[in-house]
Amino acid sequence: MCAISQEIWSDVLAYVRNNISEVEYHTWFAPVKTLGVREGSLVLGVRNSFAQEWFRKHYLQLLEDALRSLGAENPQVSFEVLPAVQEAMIMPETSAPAPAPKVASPPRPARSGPDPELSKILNPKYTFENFVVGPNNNLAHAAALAVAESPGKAYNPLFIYGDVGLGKTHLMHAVGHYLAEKYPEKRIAYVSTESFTNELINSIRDDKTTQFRDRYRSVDLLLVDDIQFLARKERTQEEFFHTFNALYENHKQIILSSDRPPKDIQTLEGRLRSRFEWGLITDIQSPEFETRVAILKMNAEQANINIPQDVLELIARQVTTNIRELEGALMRVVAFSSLNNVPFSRAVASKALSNVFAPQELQVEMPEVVRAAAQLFEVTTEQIRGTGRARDVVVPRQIAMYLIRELTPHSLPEIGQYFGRDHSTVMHAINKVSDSVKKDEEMAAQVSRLRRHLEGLHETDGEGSS
Ligand SMILES: Nc1ncnc2c1ncn2[C@@H]1O[C@H](COP(=O)(O)OP(=O)(O)OP(=O)(O)O)[C@@H](O)[C@H]1O
Repeated sequence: MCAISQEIWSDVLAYVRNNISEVEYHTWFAPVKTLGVREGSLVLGVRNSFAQEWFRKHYLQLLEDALRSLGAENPQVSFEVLPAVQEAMIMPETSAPAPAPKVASPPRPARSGPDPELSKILNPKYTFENFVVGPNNNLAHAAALAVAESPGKAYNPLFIYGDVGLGKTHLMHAVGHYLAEKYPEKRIAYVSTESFTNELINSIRDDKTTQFRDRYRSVDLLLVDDIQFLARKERTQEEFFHTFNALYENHKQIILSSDRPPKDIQTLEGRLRSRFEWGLITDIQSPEFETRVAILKMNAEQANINIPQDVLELIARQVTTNIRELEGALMRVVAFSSLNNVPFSRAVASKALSNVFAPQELQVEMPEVVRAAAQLFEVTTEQIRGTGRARDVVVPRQIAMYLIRELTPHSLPEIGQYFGRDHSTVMHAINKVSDSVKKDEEMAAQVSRLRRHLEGLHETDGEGSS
């Protein structure tokens, strides 16, 4: 089963589930298997001809609505009866209670506890190999790696904070996977603060606080997500304080994530706050354009989907601040192209995203970029757009082309036309700058300064949709 069909099917199932009863869902939809998208039609495998008829009569409209919500303009669904053997094989897997995880919103593991099964609750996708390192997250990544290599010794606790959907959970799980692989005997617990609180409440109710304490105080690595939710929960704070101390004193590693630094978590007891500050506090910022493109590229490659670079760039320009949404946008484009049976292109991507994301509001124009580059490099705009080949005008010209490509929707031929050159010259300039910013710090700083300046000019418009 190809990854795209699986993704589409997951989204369709989520839609269906929201629109029918749980009983209906489990009776009819849980055993269905997606057989792929053929010529724009989603093909579903059902158990027998009775089910086939039932689906046609009762659920066709719902399924078409689901596909429409994913961008299909002329949604089509067909049903095929699965061969009996195949059915027997797929039943156990497809009758699982929840639909497959969505890229746009990966599920949190529901439970945790330091038993040998713990490593299984870590999302298998959240590894160091799958984490794209950029200027926005390199410190957090380096710290996580250091902790993974020397748990309990490098930084304890490691406190990672940042806005939603920027990879905090991913990094935590990556440490868990690394450790689980290197030291299979180590005990690892991942828990959200909400689950920790609920488990504590239940343990008090059931008179099982000793077991609760044993569970959390006997692990080698404790990963706690969304620790900001400890605010105003005095009893949980008290319990967590003791858990923390027990682990810390035994040199066990603790990693905490939060949407803000400890000093900004209101009503957090001073003694806990100070403990959170004992180790290393590191943040993750929103990814820059190039990091966003790299993340999209990795996701597309992993799903075995070949998407042109300029389409990835368009998506990266559209979603700027949340990687979960960035991944959701990519899947939307993939679903749209597959369901409408059209190849990937910038136009298709724009269309696929137009219902969900406001059009890119950062309306930088080509002359603005040229003006800004001219000002920074102390040359004239005419020189930048002219034919001179001296280095002091060639570099600003190439940087201007590069930033126009990044910040505006113009195509290579359009940019070429503006500079009186053909698109391959523009492509060469862009590749050159792209290479240079990786090797030459001064160049990287100049490009980044110009970008910030241009984005700043439009800040009141908002920087995109997310
Ligand atoms: N640097 C990265 N490289 C590749 N994928 C990333 C990166 N950062 C985040 N992601 C992906 O983005 C999605 C959201 O990440 P994650 O759930 O870790 O965010 P979070 O910061 O924990 O968000 P929240 O605050 O909502 O819990 C995941 O699918 C994750 O794999």
